[in-house]
Amino acid sequence: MTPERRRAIWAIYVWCRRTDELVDGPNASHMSALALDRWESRLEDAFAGRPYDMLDAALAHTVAAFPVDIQPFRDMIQGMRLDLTKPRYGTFDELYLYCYYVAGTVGLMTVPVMGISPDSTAATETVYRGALALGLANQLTNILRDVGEDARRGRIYLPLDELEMAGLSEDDIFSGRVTDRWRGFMRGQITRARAFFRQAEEGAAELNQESRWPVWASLLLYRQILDEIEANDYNNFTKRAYVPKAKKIVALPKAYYRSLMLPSSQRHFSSLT
Ligand SMILES: CC(C)=CCC/C(C)=C/CC/C(C)=C/CC/C(C)=C/COP(=O)(O)OP(=O)(O)O
Repeated sequence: MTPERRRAIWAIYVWCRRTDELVDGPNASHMSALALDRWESRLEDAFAGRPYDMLDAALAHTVAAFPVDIQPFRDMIQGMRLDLTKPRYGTFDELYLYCYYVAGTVGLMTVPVMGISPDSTAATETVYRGALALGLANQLTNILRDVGEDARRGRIYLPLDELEMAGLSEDDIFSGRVTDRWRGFMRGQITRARAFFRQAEEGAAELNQESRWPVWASLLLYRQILDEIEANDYNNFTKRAYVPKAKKIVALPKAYYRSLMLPSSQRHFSSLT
C-alpha cells in the first residue's frame, strides 16, 4: 500500500485491537457496559478532531484524511457489548449479526482507505459487500478454529439450532469428542465460510491496484486455516489449526499474481483454486 494508506490502516487496526482488548485483554474482568459507553464517547471525540491520546490522534488524522464513516466503529463496540452479555447464538442469523459487529465492520472501515480502482466498473455496493464478506469469512474461520478454546471459557459461537439438527448438544461441545456427527456438522460450517470467502474475492478484485496484494494475501492465508481444520480431521477441540510458515510464504506470490488480474479473469480463476 502507499505509505499514507498503510499508516491509516495501522491506526484503524490499533483502534480495533484496543477495542477487542477491552473484553478479551488482561482487564476484561473489570469491563462494564459503562466503560464501553465511555470508549464510545472517546470514539466520537476522535472523529470530531478531539483525540484523547496519541493513538486516538492517529485515528483522528486518518478520518480527516479519508472518507471513513463512524458507524462501523460504533457497531464494533456494540459487538463487544454482545460479548459481555450473550454467551450463546440460537441461529445463524444471530451469529451473523455478531460476526458483522466484530469483524464485518473492519471491512467497511477499511474500504475508504484502500480505495476502489478507477478502472472498476462494479457497483460500489459490490465492493462493500465483498469487504463485509471477508470480515465474516475471517470471523467464521476464527470461530471454527477456536471451538475448543472458546468452550474452555464456557462459550459456544455456533448456531445452536444447526447443532441440534446435526444431533449434537452443548455437552458434546464441552466434552470435545470428534465423532461422525461432529465431522458432518463441521463440513457444513466450513462450506458456508468458504462461500463468504468467494464473495469477498469479487470485492477484492475491484480495489485500488496498490491495496489489492495485502487483501488477497490475507484472504488466501486465512482461508487456508479451513483446509488445516480438515487436515486435522475436524479436531478443533484440542488441536489449533494453523498455516505453516512455508505455506504462508508460497501464498504471497500467489496473492501478488491475483492482485494483478482483472476482475473478468478472476471469476474464471476462482473456480480453479
Ligand atoms: C475484500 C475487500 C473488498 C476489502 C477488504 C476488507 C478487509 C480488510 C476485510 C478484513 C476484515 C478483517 C481483517 C476482519 C477481522 C477478522 C478476524 C477474525 C480477526 C481475528 O483477530 P484475532 O482474534 O487477533 O485473530 P488471530 O487469533 O488469528 O490472531
